[in-house]
Amino acid sequence: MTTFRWRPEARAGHARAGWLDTAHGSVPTPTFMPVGTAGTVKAMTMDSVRATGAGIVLGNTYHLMLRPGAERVRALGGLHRFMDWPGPILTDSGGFQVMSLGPLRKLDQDGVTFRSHIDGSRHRLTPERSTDIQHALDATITMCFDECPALPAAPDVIAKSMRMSMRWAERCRTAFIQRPGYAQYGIIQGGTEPELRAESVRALTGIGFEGYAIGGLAVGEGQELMFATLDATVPLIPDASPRYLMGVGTPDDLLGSVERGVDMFDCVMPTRAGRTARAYTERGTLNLRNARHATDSRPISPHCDCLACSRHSRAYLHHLFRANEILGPMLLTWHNLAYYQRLMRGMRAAIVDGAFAAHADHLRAQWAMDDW
Ligand SMILES: CNc1nc2cc3c(=O)[nH]c(N)nc3c(CCO)c2[nH]1
Ligand SMILES: [Zn+2]
Repeated sequence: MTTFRWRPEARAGHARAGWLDTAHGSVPTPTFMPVGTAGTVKAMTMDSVRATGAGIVLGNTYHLMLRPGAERVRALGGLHRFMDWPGPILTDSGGFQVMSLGPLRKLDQDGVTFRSHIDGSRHRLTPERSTDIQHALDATITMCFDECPALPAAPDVIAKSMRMSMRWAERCRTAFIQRPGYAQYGIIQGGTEPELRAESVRALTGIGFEGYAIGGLAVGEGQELMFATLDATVPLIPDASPRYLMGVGTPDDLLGSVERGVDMFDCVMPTRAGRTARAYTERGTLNLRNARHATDSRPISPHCDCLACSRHSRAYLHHLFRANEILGPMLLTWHNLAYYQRLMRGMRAAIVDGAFAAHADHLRAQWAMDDW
């Protein structure tokens, strides 16, 4: 019987390398979670997701409750069976997606009423309903139902929103059904206000969760304010608890956040970029629609073992995107996710080898050389 926990392996300043033990297997941290919003990592098969080195994927309550419906997924054996992903799955709670996706939404102290962006039908999410839906999906890691306020916002607006999310966290914890190897994460809010962030950490650790997410960021505040908020918040999270920074980020964001003690990440950038011809590489990004790639026989990256880099040229990818061929997004999504996983593995190895500071300098120097 597995106990859900984060096990430390090595440290470099605030940065940490370890293992996340779950009911659906152990995952090395720091880890990047490909976003599988509607039960699929867009343009990927689960075998290709696994081939990139991903250990844990993210699903969304909001999308899956609207289509195909949480009860249908439960009846079909849960999300692991439905999408044939045997590894751990973290599901977001729906609050963020409602605020950013659902038109005509109405927020009150008890939850959110909204219309589906698919067919306009009316739906309601509360802390209890969100937790129940994630249980129906059989999520390995369940996220608390919260509100992620748009930034910038006045401190009193941030405070009111955070305190409502803390009341919702209490209700989520009550609704959560504990199972060996499963977890529920509290989501720290408080905008970019250090005192409000500290109040939120106190509230959540007072309730007690298996892990803690830093929410309310990557909403336009910029990297400097995001890092300053991490500096003020991460050290307050119990050392033994896994830390998850929601919605982040670029490779440079990931490096700076691992440096500050974050263990888990999710972001749509590598998959969204894969569909829009933007390739992530060790030396910055490439726009493969650009004519300069039309006759370039080199792979996207010489350091990459993905299907695009092992079998094809930049010229071929350029052609596929110019011709609007489906294979373009498939190959480039695979490459971008492989790059993100290689980046995480490289940072983890450097922490374990006691060479993290030098590795960070090397990464930053490479990214600055966008000459290929
Ligand atoms: C892209 N930036 C971003 N910031 C986020 C912030 C939050 C947040 O505060 N709460 C919840 N539940 N989810 C969030 C998500 C979705 C994660 O993919 C975010 N995504
Ligand atoms: Zn590649």
